[in-house]
Order: sequence, then C-alpha cells, then structure tokens
Amino acid sequence: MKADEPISFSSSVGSDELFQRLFRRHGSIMLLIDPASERIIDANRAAAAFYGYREDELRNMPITRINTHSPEEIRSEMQQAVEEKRNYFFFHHRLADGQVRNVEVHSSTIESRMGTLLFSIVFDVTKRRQAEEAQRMASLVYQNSHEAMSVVDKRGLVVTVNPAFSEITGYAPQDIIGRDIAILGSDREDPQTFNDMMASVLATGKWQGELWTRRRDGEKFLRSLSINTVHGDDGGIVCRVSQFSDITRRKESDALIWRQANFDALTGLPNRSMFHDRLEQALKKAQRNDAGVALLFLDLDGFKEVNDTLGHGMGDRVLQAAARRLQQCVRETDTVARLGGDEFSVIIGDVANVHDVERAVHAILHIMCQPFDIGAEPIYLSASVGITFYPDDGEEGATLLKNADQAMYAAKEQGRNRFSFFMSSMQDAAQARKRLVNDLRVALAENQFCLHYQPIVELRTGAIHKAEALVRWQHPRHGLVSPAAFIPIAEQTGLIAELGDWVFRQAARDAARWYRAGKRDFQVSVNVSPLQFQSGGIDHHAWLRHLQGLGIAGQNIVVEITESILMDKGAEVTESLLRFRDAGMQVALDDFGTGYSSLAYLKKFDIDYIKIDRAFVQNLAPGSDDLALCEAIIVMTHKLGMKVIAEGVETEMQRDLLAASGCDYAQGYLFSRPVCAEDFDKLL
Ligand SMILES: Nc1nc2c(ncn2[C@@H]2O[C@H](COP(=O)(O)O[C@H]3[C@@H](O)[C@H](n4cnc5c(=O)[nH]c(N)nc54)O[C@@H]3COP(=O)(O)O)[C@@H](O)[C@H]2O)c(=O)[nH]1
Repeated sequence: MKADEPISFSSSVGSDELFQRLFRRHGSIMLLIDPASERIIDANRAAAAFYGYREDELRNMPITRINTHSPEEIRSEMQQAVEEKRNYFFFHHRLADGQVRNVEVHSSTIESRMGTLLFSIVFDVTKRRQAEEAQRMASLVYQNSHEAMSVVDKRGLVVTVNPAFSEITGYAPQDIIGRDIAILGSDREDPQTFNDMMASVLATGKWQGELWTRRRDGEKFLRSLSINTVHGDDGGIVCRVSQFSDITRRKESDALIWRQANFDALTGLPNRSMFHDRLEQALKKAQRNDAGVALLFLDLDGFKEVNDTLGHGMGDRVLQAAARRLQQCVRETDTVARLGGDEFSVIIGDVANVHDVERAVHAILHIMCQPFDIGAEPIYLSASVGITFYPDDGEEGATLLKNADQAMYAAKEQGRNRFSFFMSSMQDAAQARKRLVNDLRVALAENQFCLHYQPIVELRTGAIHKAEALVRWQHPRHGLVSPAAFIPIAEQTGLIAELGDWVFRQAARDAARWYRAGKRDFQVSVNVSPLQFQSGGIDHHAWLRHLQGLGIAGQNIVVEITESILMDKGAEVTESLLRFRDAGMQVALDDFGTGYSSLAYLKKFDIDYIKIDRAFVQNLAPGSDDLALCEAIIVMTHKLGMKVIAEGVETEMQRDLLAASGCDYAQGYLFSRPVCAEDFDKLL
C-alpha cells in the first residue's frame, strides 16, 4: 500500500465504501492510527481542516508530530487504548500553524489487514478547558481573597460567602446562608447613607462607599463596600455580589495622621496649618455675608520664666491649662489655635461690633490672670493680646496675622496684661524695628560700638576695684542708642553672639591697659547674655587665647550672668561656667532678687558675686522692707562664701545703709555714671 492511499477496512466493516464515505465526510475530527508504527494511517476532512494539513499530508504522519506529549507517554496511552483499558484521553495537539489545542480523544480499536488500529475521534476542548480554568481561578480567588465576598439573592438572603467574609464578620457560612444580609447593619451608620445605598442599588444595581457594619459579636467596623448586581438573560436579577474590606484601622490611622498634621499635640488646639485654613474659611464666609472677622494674637506674659524656673514639664501643663481657659472665653464657632510656644490666636467670626470682641478679650485677660494651680505653688501669668479686624485693617490672612502680631507687640511694650488694637502706625514701628535690625548688622561690620565703664566701689574703703563694661552704639543717624533698645534685638536675631564676642575682646583690651598701668588686681565685668550660651555662642578657647595674647589672666575678668541661665540646667551652661572658672574668671549673678532667687542654684554653680538689683536699692530707707531684704541677701551670700555688689546706688543714704549692712561693693550714679574708657582712666 502506498503511503498516501486511504486504507481499505475490508472484512470487519463490511462495506468499505460506506465507511469511507462516512469517515471522510463526517463533521467530527477523525484519525486512524497505527499504534505499532505510531503513525496516522488516515485522517478525514474535518481533521485536515482542524490541523491545517492536507489529508494526504496527515496520512503516514508520525503521531508525535501533532501530539505534544513525549513518545513514551503517547506509547503508553495508545497501549491502554489497544488493550481497551481506556477509551478516552486528554492530549495537547499541535496544529500546522504551531497553535497547541486541548483535545479530548475518544479511541476504539479496529481490526484491519494491518492489524489492530485505533479509530480516534478528536474533540477540541480548548475553550471548555479555558473556561474551566478561569472558573477554577475565580474559585481560588473567591476562596483565598482577603476581600470579603458575599452573594445574596434578589430578596437579600445570603446565598454564599467566602472565608474572608467569615473572618471579618465572624459569621461562618452555616450561620448566615439563608439569612437577610441586613443582619450586618449597624446603628452607627447614618440612616441617610443607608438610604442612599439602597436607592442606588435599586436604581443602578451598583453602589460603592463606606458603611458602618456590625460583626457577629456586636463590634462595629467600617467597611469599604462595593455592590454589583448580576442579571439573567431575561434581564431579571439573579443575585447581588458584595465585596468589602475592613478599613477601620486604616481610617483610624488616616485620622491620626490628619490630626497630627493639623492639631497641636500638647494642647489639642488647631495648629498653625489648621489655623491658616480656618482663617481663610472665615474670611471667605465673611466676604460672602458682608460680615466682619476679628483676629486675636495672644502671648503669655512671664511664660519663659515658668519654663526657666519650673522646667518644661510645668511649662507644658501651663500651656494646656491656658488653652482650656482660652476656649472658655469664646464661642464654639470661633477658632482658638496654638501658633507655637506660648503664642495663641483666636479667630472670631461674624463680628457685629467691636464691643463683643472687647468683651471676649477682657474675659481672656481676666482668666489668664487667675493663678494656675498646677504645681506646689500657684503660678501667676498674664496675657498680652493684639487685635485686628477684617476688612478694616486688611483683607488677606497673612496681613491680618502680621497686624495682630504687631498689635500684641505694642500691648507687651505698654506693660503687658493688656490688649491693643492694630493701628497703621504700628506698621511704621515694625518697619523701624526692621531697619534697626539691618543697621545692627552694619554696625558690627563698621565698628560703631564702644564700651562705657561704670566703677564698682569697695564700700569699706571707697576704692574702685572693678568696673562693669556697658556697650554703647553710636548710630550714624540716631546718635547714641541704649543697649536696652538693641540688646533684645541682637538676641532675637542671633547677632548677640558676634556682639558679645566684640564686647569681651574690647573689655579685655581695656582691662589689659589698666593692668599695664599698674592695676594688677583690677577686674572688668562683662555682661554675657543667656542667648550667648546657646548653640556655641561662646568660643572659650579663643577668649582664653585673647587674654593670653594681651598678657592678662582670667582673674582680671568677671562674667556677669543672669539667673535664667542657671535655670536652663543645660549641659552647655554647666560646661561653659566650668570653663570660665578653669580659666580663672569669676562669675557674678546679675539682677539678684528679681527672678527665682534660688539658693540651691547659687551653691551648685559656684558663684563669686551676687549683684543686688537696683529695684531693691532705690527704695532703701531705715526700717524698710527692702533694707530687711538687702540685709538678708547680704547675710545669706556671705554665709555661702560669696561677695555682694549693690547696683543703682544713687544716694549717700543708700550707700551708708548698704555699708552698715555689710555689703561689700556698690555701683551707681552716686559714684559715677558709666563713662568712656578715657574718662574712666581719670577715675582710677
Ligand atoms: N548682654 C549684654 N548686655 C548689656 C551690655 N551692656 C549693657 N547691657 C545691658 O543693657 C541693659 C541696659 O544697660 P545700660 O543702659 O547700660 O544701663 C546700665 C546702667 O547704666 C544702669 N545704671 C547703673 N547705675 C545706675 C543708677 O544708679 N541708676 C540707674 N537708674 N541706672 C543705673 O543700669 C544698667 C546696668 O544694669 P545691669 O547690667 O543689670 O547691672 C542692662 O540690662 C545691661 O545689662 C553688654 O555688653 N552685653
């Protein structure tokens, strides 16, 4: 037989021709396979169409050409068919164009002249297999999804739920299947949301949103839910499929992040960022309603001292209490915000008249003066408030805030515990201050400073033993500017480090001159601002080298500090004071009696001189309280091994009372006003 001739089935079939016709024309894919040679003996038209080969090409083709399985597997499967152990098989068949299809092959044996052949009908089950696979995957997803899924019928009765549903809600399938899905409803949900959801599902078959839900144990949780409806061919509802996840934690952490970004952690008040939002909203609303807005800027008077003397923990508690007090003074619709430190702001909307605002401000000032009963002792503070109005003083939030700040500054300047309305002249004052800052920078570069010296007299002998160096600014346009005016600005702008360095070096130069003139024990005291102690404002090495270069010892210098430095307790301060001491310099505590006047600090920090503040000296009279206080300070100071210098002595009576009380030194206009170095030479 030729390879491309169709086989004759002869006897076993009976009518060769009839079979041939049937085989050839049948719409099913048919192959005749010789298991011995492992070749296709014959293939019909449907097979040719399916495989993409001509019928004559298929004839005599090795079966391994179309079957992708290994020859061993194919052989073993054919053996099963020959032995009639199985009559259907699953294979992958490769077509002429390379495509591989899933096929189901039904085989039966036929006895022929050639021996036992396999008559195979091949079914292309690729699509079915794909569908089955897709279904299998869907089922896997359904079973393993972290998203809860449920299917309900059109009445809302649960048909099926996946494991994630049970995990999240606590309902096992047997507990919920057949029950109304409304069982998940929670009274925490706003009824309107629920109604909207139902309306949307009924109208569109869909809904997506967030819904408070009840677990089996009663706990409420928020779910992100999407509902879809499956329709049948007739358009009727087959079922509704819900998919959801528990977003309670995510919502909570989102809310926490939002709170942290918008609210002050210490007081719980809106922070600066939220304040700006609220101010913008208030201004927009006022614009729409043609109404007014009042903006208050509030700063606590004396708060720094609380921090310095009682510590930051106590300071924090004062701020919390102050925040609560502020909220009591305004309406719920007004905003109280903490802008930072001890600065607060209040936005009062719908301002009908100034008197309403004034009433609120009076309430604020009054409540802030009440003692804060937080620690062992009541803490007394007050507040300074600046007020500005929209739209009269400005229309922009930034402008209004600047105005309120300037007005607050004016209230502070006027003596604290008061309020001040913004006036356009304040802008001029602020501008002038800005100019002063610029001038101060120039002054340092152009050496516009000089030092004046005030003698410090030994009361027992009347001899001048020391002098306090006091800086002066010879302003090119404004003349002599008081340090009381520019030292605070230098401190606020950080220029104090450079200025303080200049003062020290110049004072040391003058001290060296007096040393060379024979005043070997003469001491010059230099004021060192608390701000100089911060962030490396003092270069101890450089100062010491400077003294060595001038040929004088540390003993010729006294460093004057204020009590607030000691309250700071920072390692920098302790370290700095120790370094002064190592260099031989002495330390004087300025303005004693005006601050906390802690004896513990005096002992701890190894102070050499206590300077009694002018405030106690100016009212000295026989039998006066101030004299009693001065006497007490002197006795106490001596007991601690320190010496006393009285400041601001203007009269002989003051001098005599102090001398009689045992005070060691005194300075003041009685002896001399501060004078320039050349004039001071004449006093020595
Ligand atoms: N950090 C630095 N601060 C400095 C420096 N130089 C000065 N200052 C501080 O500036 C404040 C004002 O100083 P000043 O105007 O020089 O006033 C001093 C004296 O002139 C004044 N004084 C002295 N005797 C009398 C008096 O009998 N009556 C009277 N009414 N005033 C008098 O007191 C001021 C000295 O005060 P104090 O330093 O507290 O002893 C002032 O706080 C200076 O400290 C500097 O270089 N660095």
